Amino acid sequence: MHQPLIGVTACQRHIEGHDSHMVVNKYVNALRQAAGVEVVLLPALEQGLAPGILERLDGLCLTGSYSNVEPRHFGQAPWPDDCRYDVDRDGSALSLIRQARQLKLPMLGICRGLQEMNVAYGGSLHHRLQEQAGMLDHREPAHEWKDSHYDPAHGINLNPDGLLYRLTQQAEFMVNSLHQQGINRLGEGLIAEALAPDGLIEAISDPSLPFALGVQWHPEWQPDQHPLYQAIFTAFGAACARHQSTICA
Ligand SMILES: N[C@@H](CCC(=O)NCCCC(=O)O)C(=O)O
Repeated sequence: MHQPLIGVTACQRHIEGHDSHMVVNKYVNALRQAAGVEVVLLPALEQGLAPGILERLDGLCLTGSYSNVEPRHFGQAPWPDDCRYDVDRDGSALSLIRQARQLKLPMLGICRGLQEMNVAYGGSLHHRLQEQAGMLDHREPAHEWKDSHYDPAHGINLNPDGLLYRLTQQAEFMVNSLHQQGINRLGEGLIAEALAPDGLIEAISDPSLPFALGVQWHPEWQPDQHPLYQAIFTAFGAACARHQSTICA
């Protein structure tokens, strides 16, 4: 049997004078090397992708992105500042999550991907966490050196009844942090898998599905050096392989 084939969400970017669909290499590398799956890019289309695509795949990965989910998707007015949006990414991601739920397709959301999952489940997001009373500054360090942006930034406590604790048998971890939006109202049917020291929900899952996990941090960054990050990709790859075997049975 072939490796499981999973769809990874693209973002819209203007590259070398052309509007482009793109994904950062580290997501593809971690999925292929740490999860053991093959990857196809799912274009970012505001109207969403046609039904029938996810039926041909064994999993869905929703990547991070510097752009932000438009607040209209959770019933709020546009943010007051010149926030960076990606309407095509929003359209694709939210429709893919809804389709994946119906298909019970394994789903892994990373950073923006967690936020999209929460919104697709009817939840809402904080904007500019660093301006919320009592919240940590969850943004990456201001300096330019990219690699250090993914250094461990804060601790998380795992839900002892959650998937991540079952996978790791460890209650606390340090994770990286590169975001300024975060979960406000938790979506219907999701559970909190991990909390930051300020109480922010840092990971979610839908226990009614075979595998539906969202994490606010970036496990695709050097998973071979972080047991928690590796455990996430190992479990996602295994869930995609199980899905593939049920579909091919
Ligand atoms: N824009 C949102 C989500 C942040 C996010 O996904 N960051 C990713 C950084 C680039 C990468 O590593 O892919 C927010 O600010 O909360």
